[in-house]
Amino acid sequence: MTIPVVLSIAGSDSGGGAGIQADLKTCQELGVFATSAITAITAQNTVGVHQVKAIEPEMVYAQADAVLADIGANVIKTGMLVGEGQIKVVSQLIDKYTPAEVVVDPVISSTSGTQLLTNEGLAVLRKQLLPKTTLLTPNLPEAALLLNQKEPKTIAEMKEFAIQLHQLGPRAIVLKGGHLEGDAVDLFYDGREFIPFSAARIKATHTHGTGCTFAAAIAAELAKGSNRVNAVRVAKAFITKAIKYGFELGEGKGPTNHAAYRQQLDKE
Ligand SMILES: Nc1ncnc2c1ncn2[C@@H]1O[C@H](COP(=O)(O)OP(=O)(O)O)[C@@H](O)[C@H]1O
Ligand SMILES: Cc1ncc(COP(=O)(O)O)c(N)n1
Repeated sequence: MTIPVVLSIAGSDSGGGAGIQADLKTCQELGVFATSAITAITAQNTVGVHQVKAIEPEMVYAQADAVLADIGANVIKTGMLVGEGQIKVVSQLIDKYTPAEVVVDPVISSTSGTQLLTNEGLAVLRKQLLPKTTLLTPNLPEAALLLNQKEPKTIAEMKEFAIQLHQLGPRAIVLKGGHLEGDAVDLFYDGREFIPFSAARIKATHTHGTGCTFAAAIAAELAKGSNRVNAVRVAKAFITKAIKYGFELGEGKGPTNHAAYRQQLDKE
């Protein structure tokens, strides 16, 4: 039996809702096999990040090289990358294995406010990784940091941001509007057309890992052969259900429900 494969290069979230843990669950839910290269071990829970231990760039390379040489991957997806060295090895791995799609979720800080990528890392990400990215999935604060500008407040400003992000090299962008007021509108742009993906805003506290889960769902759909627009469409439905049926776990922002989309909970 064959199965599409996503390699996730990301950090471990001991809380189980974001990072590698979110990626593995999301891929499993969507019928895709996921392998992983861990970039950092974080001690975190629903309230915050207690400690971060970065993995040496050589070890990140070794994990990815081992699975890519043997198992291969239809898609490489990156999440938390800690610094320059890690970004450089990811860039080398992309050159060596030339995956069809490279989904980059530029994790710069956690929802709880801890900065997860160094400033030097941000510069190398912009220069080395974005030109090799086929789909970039920043939230509004991340996009603002990448462009060194103030966060957009309207859809018109989001369009302007998407154009500027596209000029940094990625083939396509999904600018996530989860942090705006009103409906949760994400804007897709590939240099040709803007496609908004909108969902009614859910009054939810349990949003830990939404960004990771959304990007992983896009990666999984791309691995199955969907085009970028359809992959984003499915991912939007997946994350909306995951947020709607999020778990009341912990004292802070609980994890989303990765099984809600498959279980079709709305139809009960
Ligand atoms: N309260 C909400 N209701 C519905 N969708 C949401 C909500 N919050 C975030 N989303 C969606 O979840 C996905 C992740 O977005 P966002 O929260 O902006 O990312 P991040 O976790 O990287 O900050 C996007 O599709 C966004 O529109
Ligand atoms: C290891 C790791 N990676 C990424 C995030 C971002 O999570 P979110 O999707 O909530 O912004 C996180 N909190 N921890």
